[in-house]
Amino acid sequence: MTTAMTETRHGGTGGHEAVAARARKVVKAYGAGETRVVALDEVDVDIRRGQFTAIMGPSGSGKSTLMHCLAGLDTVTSGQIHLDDVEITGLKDKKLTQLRRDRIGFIFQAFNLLPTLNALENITLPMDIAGRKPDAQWLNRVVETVGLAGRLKHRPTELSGGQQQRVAVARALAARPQIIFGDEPTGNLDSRAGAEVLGFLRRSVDELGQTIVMVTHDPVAASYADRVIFLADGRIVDEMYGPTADGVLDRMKDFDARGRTS
Ligand SMILES: Nc1ncnc2c1ncn2[C@@H]1O[C@H](COP(=O)(O)OP(=O)(O)OP(=O)(O)O)[C@@H](O)[C@H]1O
Repeated sequence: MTTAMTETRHGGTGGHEAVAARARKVVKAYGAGETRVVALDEVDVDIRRGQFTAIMGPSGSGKSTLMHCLAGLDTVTSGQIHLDDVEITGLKDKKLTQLRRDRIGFIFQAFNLLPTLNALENITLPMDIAGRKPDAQWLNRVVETVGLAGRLKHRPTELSGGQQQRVAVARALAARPQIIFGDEPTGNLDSRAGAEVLGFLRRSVDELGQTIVMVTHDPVAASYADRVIFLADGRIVDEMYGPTADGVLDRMKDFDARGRTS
């Protein structure tokens, strides 16, 4: 089966069409006067459709702020953010909420599942709330992709941490969002469960054509991505395609060493 997402992914040859999210000269400052902190300092970035992008950098470098601004969870001080063809900077709250609901999936460190609902009910909850009917064929595919077929009637307490996060991944994928943002999605998992979840995120990019942006501290997690963006002091200072865990670790060590000598 060819999905709309995979068509776009393979059909795009660059330019506007292939970009799922775009930031231009984005500045985010908190506070004022002496206590002003510039969390993002004129950031330009294009997030390619059908790619898995990891955002890395030292603590306080602006990773979460960048993700929150790209996802319309936080406002920018100046600059523009586009999601697909829509400029979200300047959208009113109601429109922004609607756009987030319709176009964006989120996976957080805490799985945020409702304990009284079973796995399937948790997966379809956002669509139920939005009054949208899940596409049964797509839902089956998502459930298969994240390896939850035998667990759909289980409540979260009857699932391991890794399985719970797979439910959260399926919940994000089920509505076929244009882009999924993950903030340390494997931060609460042991390395084996983390590897499983990262493997499913990778598969959802390769097999379902999903676009994913993930903030992480972990070079192993970043190695599942197609591209790693490195932030330092609110600026993008480097990027790496086809990353390996060792390559990412070396790059992080470089930044640490430079940070200490500057
Ligand atoms: N609500 C806020 N009010 C004031 N300053 C903030 C706020 N949120 C973030 N900051 C500051 O902005 C900078 C970037 O923070 P951010 O959380 O984006 O960094 P990060 O790279 O995600 O860090 P970590 O890896 O520790 O989560 C930091 O200096 C932080 O202290």
